[in-house]
Amino acid sequence: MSLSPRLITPEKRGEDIDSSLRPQMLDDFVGQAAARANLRIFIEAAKGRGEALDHVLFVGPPGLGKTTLAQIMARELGVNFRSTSGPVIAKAGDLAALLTNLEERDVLFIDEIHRLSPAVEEILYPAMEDYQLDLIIGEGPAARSVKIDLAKFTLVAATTRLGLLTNPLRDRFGIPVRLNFYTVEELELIVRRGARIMSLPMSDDGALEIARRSRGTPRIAGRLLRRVRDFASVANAPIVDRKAADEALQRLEVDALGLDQLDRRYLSMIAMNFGGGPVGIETIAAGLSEPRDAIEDIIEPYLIQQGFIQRTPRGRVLTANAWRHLGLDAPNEIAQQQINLFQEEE
Ligand SMILES: Nc1ncnc2c1ncn2[C@@H]1O[C@H](COP(=O)(O)OP(=O)(O)OP(=O)(O)O)[C@@H](O)[C@H]1O
Ligand SMILES: [Mg+2]
Repeated sequence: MSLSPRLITPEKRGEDIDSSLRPQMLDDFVGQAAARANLRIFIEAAKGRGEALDHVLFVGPPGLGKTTLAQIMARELGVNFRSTSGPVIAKAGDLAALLTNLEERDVLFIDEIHRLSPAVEEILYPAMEDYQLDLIIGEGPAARSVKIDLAKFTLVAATTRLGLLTNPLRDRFGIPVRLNFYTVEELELIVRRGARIMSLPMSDDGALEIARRSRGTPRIAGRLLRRVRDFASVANAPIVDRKAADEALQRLEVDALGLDQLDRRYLSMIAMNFGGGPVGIETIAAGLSEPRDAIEDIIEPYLIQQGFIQRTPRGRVLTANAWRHLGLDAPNEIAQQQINLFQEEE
């Protein structure tokens, strides 16, 4: 699943292998306060008992820190970190090989766990529950099943799509953790920390400007920070202040709320071609020539969180907010609905 390349896509890209900006321990990890506090307790408790931590499932849109937290957990637990991902594990045997190589209390990280094949998932159930592998060896009449004991490990899994996980799999995670978009204040701390690590002089209003336009996502904050640094160094700016940040972000076509071209194309297509909706996701995907999954995973969560669109049973609908952001007049019914809402609230 991927979108056409765009600067602020929260998806991973090669240049993001910037381990220098990645927080190493829970204390360096900004935001997600509730999740962090709970994890700290569970980690302390497991360490105190000398047991493997219960299996953890991180759920949330791309770029919010799922992989980062998984690595932090292994580090805080003082155990090995082994990492793979759903689409990479093609056969049951691949997973069996990974599992049999784990040591006591190790963390096995499976990214994109919603993309595991059903056959592989079957292997995972007894492994998670009883630390056992049930393997069928051989074929036909000679086939026999063997049980292999595994080390007591912790599965840490990540998904952007909880809805695509089967119930039996979901139920086997003792610690589900949902990650939310970051507040501007949290992103500001992340940007300041990044600037410090890059030795980039930055004013408070410069950091705030980048934070505001990071789409609630640390990965985007890091990426905008690097691009702003490029502009600043070419322009020989002594310090990145609000003006320098704003100029750079405008050149990158990131608007005042952090929406990029593709977000705006999404919104304006619904406005111009479909009168603001409702319009089905398949139609939107075809209109944008982007895969449906990617639109649901990457574009929509932020637009929903910001109150630009609503998902209804009949399709996506633009809110009055979105019309305003596009600089267009909302059709009368929408404007009227919003007025009614206000009146009901009073
Ligand atoms: N709380 C945070 N504080 C500072 N930096 C963060 C934080 N969370 C994430 N980051 C940075 O954002 C980037 C993306 O984080 P990460 O790879 O963990 O996201 P993810 O949720 O696993 O995304 P994906 O769903 O695409 O795998 C990393 O470079 C990391 O350094
Ligand atoms: Mg990840």
